[in-house]
Amino acid sequence: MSTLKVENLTKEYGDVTAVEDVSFEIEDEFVVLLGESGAGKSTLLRCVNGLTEPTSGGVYLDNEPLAGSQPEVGMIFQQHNLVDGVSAYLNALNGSLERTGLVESLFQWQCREDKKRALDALSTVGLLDEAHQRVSQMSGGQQQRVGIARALVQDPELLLADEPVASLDPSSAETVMGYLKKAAGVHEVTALVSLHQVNIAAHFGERFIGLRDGQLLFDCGPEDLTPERVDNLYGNVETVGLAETSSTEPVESNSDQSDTPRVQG
Ligand SMILES: Nc1ncnc2c1ncn2[C@@H]1O[C@H](COP(=O)(O)OP(=O)(O)OP(=O)(O)O)[C@@H](O)[C@H]1O
Repeated sequence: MSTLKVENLTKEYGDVTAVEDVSFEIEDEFVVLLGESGAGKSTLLRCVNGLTEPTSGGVYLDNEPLAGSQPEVGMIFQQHNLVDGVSAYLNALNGSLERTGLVESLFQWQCREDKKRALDALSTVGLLDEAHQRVSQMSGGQQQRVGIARALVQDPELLLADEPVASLDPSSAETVMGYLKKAAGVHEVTALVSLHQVNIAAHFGERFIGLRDGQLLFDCGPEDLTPERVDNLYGNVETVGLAETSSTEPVESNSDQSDTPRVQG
């Protein structure tokens, strides 16, 4: 597994300071980035994956500076950014584009290893039987699982996800988060996932980084994600049940797919 180090990261857009002097280091963990809309979560993730250049500070993967888009960093978006008209398999295989190049990908010249990786990744997210189904015929949750598979095919060392379940109903969101956590574990990648649903975050996160107005408000483990802390982050949101959902009981969900993984929260 790899170590992500964010050091004194600041990003300004004109007069707006979206991220202000944020530092943390994560390794071998499934970390959830929490914060209300506008707190700076997307900007932070975009600075880590090279889509946005920081105003100051740095981002390092295993002590090497991360600048620009890097194949070592896989990204999962809220909108899955899939190619609708083709199969789940071909969408997953497209993840190898970062490493093999556009021409090879367009003509499906990827090597056997990539093709096996695509099938393995679809298996990890429980979609092997649907490999040849067009993504346009899949549910939103299944499409997001294809997005996870595509990120895995890139063979990243670090997995980033920006609100990956924001557009899903609560049950599908839990299912997709289960597969995302399983994928990070099976592929042994460090993961940084932004979420706004506190209860889902509490169930799946191993560590929590709270951002408010671009500043790091807390960086804590599950035992310290108290309702007070969350209220401080969001301002008296409904946190009833927070303690219960951060238990080690697995989530069961039937709405998205029958082969939901049993994930330890
Ligand atoms: N390209 C940009 N140009 C100018 N301001 C921006 C830009 N991107 C983000 N901002 C501002 O930076 C701040 C942080 O935005 P950001 O999108 O990172 O927050 P967020 O926590 O991800 O919120 P959301 O979940 O609503 O996307 C906001 O005030 C936003 O308006």
